[in-house]
Amino acid sequence: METLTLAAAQHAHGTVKLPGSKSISNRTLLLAALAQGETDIHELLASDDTLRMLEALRVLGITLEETSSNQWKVHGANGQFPVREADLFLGNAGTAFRPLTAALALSQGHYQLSGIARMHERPIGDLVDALNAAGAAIEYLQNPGFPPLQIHPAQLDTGQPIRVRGDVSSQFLTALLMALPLTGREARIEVISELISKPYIEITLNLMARFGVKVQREEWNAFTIPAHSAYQSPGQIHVEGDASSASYFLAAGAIGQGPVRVEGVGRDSIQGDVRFVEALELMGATVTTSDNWIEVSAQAGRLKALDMDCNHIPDAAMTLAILALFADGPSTLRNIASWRVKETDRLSAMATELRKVGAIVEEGSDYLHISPTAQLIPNACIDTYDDHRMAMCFSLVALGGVPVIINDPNCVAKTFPDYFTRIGTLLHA
Ligand SMILES: O=C(O)C1=C[C@@H](OP(=O)(O)O)[C@@H](O)[C@H](O)C1
Ligand SMILES: C=C(OP(=O)(O)O)C(=O)O
Repeated sequence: METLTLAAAQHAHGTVKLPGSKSISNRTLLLAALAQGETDIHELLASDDTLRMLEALRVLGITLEETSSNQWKVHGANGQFPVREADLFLGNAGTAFRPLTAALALSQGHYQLSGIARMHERPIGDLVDALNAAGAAIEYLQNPGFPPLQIHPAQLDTGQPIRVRGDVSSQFLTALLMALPLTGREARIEVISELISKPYIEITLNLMARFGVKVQREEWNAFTIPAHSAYQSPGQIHVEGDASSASYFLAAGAIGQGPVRVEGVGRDSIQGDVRFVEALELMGATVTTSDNWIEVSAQAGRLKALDMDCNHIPDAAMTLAILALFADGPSTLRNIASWRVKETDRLSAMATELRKVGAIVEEGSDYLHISPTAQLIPNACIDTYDDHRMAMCFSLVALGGVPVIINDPNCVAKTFPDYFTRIGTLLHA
């Protein structure tokens, strides 16, 4: 197995231009493919998750051209995928798998959707139940409730509300929202349990509106797609820098005094993970924002301990678990049960690896309680569980003045292939 050793560091400062947002990139690709007209997408993320979506759309008959670096022209198919029979491999990209399941269930074709072994352990039952109850014909090829899936042609009945659970993943609601305009009829979605990861729904609604579909909503409980809705290309879309990827650099600024600036995302971002900086402020860091950058600095010395409900920032919250190592007392991250069904069981993985660097960790069913150690253990060998965020998070341990070894560092390719080169430019002895 490949490993990467990061040298001990004391300070972090510098500027990083962020890669494009994964959540915005994959939504924009799908909406552009379903729209009428051509869309030029600027600053699309180049990573495994977006490659899976690009390849799937190509197999489905969509014409996509890379017109210059990270800039793509998508020729929209006006609501109908040209190819009616296909076998799609979607890796471990939730933002490809869930929305494509819903869109293809309404596409009158025969489609098989599969992913890597871990994707076949990630739940999709709530989405399939919602679609099949409305008339879709989706079948499980292995275990009920999980990919891989076989989709058959079917007509959806939108005369009744479509009811979906929202307490396992918000991506199921996102998938229904993005797909239902394909019916051309009014459709009402009702969320029948507490919705998690709410800010991701704002990203979905915002991008649908840019493609001409305005959803009426009743808070987080019900969403109505008007009759005759259809996606129209806005011509150009600029993808913001990824706010979850920003969290590692901003955390480095807080641990290693900074200033660290990330460019490509700012105070008007549509991504919920920009609210990660609120946690940094609570921990004592200083945050400055403009419309296109965020900068963090901090005094030397320990950060303040944190006790926070992290449900609104499930991805960036992993970075808070590392910041807890540098706090002046125990920190608690709450309401993060969804971590268990992501790239790995992140609650268990995070607890195990934090203990390797000396922290005392209590792993609850939906929380982590992390007591820092006065001195981090040098040369800890960190397992990354094929989880890009585990690898990126634990690189920050080097700022405790200890070398750290990251196993299988290339797993960052899911969302940030050159992460280690970029973080390397910020870390200083
Ligand atoms: O819709 C999205 O773009 C995402 C939603 C979140 O998932 P959950 O809704 O499953 O928490 C997040 O963790 C994921 O990385 C991206
Ligand atoms: C949970 C994540 O990914 P996915 O989009 O595959 O759900 C993530 O990127 O942290």
